[in-house]
Amino acid sequence: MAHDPEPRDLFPPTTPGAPEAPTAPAETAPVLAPAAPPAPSTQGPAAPALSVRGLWKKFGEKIAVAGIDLDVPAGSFYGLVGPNGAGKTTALSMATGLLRPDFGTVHVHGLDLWANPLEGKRMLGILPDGVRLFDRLTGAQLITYAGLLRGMDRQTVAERTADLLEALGLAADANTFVVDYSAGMTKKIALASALIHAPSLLVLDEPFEAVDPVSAANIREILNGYVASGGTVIVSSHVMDLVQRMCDHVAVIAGGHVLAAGTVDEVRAGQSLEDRFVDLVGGRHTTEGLSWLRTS
Ligand SMILES: Nc1ncnc2c1ncn2[C@@H]1O[C@H](COP(=O)(O)OP(=O)(O)OP(=O)(O)O)[C@@H](O)[C@H]1O
Repeated sequence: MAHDPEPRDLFPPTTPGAPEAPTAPAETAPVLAPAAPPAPSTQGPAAPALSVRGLWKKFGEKIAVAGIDLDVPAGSFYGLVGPNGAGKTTALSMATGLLRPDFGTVHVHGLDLWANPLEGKRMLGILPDGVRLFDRLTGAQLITYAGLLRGMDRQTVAERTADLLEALGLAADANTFVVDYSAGMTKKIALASALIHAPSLLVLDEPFEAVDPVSAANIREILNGYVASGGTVIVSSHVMDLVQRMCDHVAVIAGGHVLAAGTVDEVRAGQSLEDRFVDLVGGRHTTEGLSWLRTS
């Protein structure tokens, strides 16, 4: 597939009045600019990109999410952090229409997602955790499939597929079956499939897991450009340093509850986010019980 000699915006805004995407410098990855969200009558100019109230989920006796309230401002880069088993994936799955909550509401740009799942999901790009893909397709076919599934025309899908493969460093493996991709390549092709329709809200569950540092920097640049042009990103991660540098807002979740939420500076309160996280969550253990593991 032919590429433009100069990088260009992956998804230039199509709606009048939508913010202009910044022009990418020559060597940088193309910028992703979201389409403006539709404007349901309930939506105000300041409606959060995502608003959840009283989210609950129980699996048998296990309470995975115990009444989470969260507002993600439109145009923010929002980090979700918490220890293993905190309820992040469960909360994000409910917030994106993948898992029905036992209780609670989810609004995407003012629209009740569970009452209007099709309309709501049009605004969402999702990278789920432990994503299962149609891995007997090639990388290019998988992204194309995601675009066509979203009702996009073939020409646009072809252009964006080429742009995404290039931006994510997968162009050379465009015709390799996804089943033969490494873990990091699989993560990137799943991310490309989440981006193809230029959603207004991106929800990414651990997008940097298994991704090499150069690819991670490229992805961060794409996401920064996307946010700068009006999109909203929610990203879950275990890497506190990354969240502190990359995000402007953060929520700390543990035991199915939100322990702290706000701007990164508010939440970290003068400490590093990592130290604040350990203070909030606790759970540091000594390793005395593992004396048998020591070799000398
Ligand atoms: N389908 C399920 N059936 C039973 N229990 C589940 C299910 N999904 C999640 N859980 C439980 O719910 C709790 C929250 O899990 P969840 O995957 O949401 O945590 P997480 O914060 O994403 O964890 P991690 O950081 O390790 O990915 C855990 O105790 C988990 O065992």
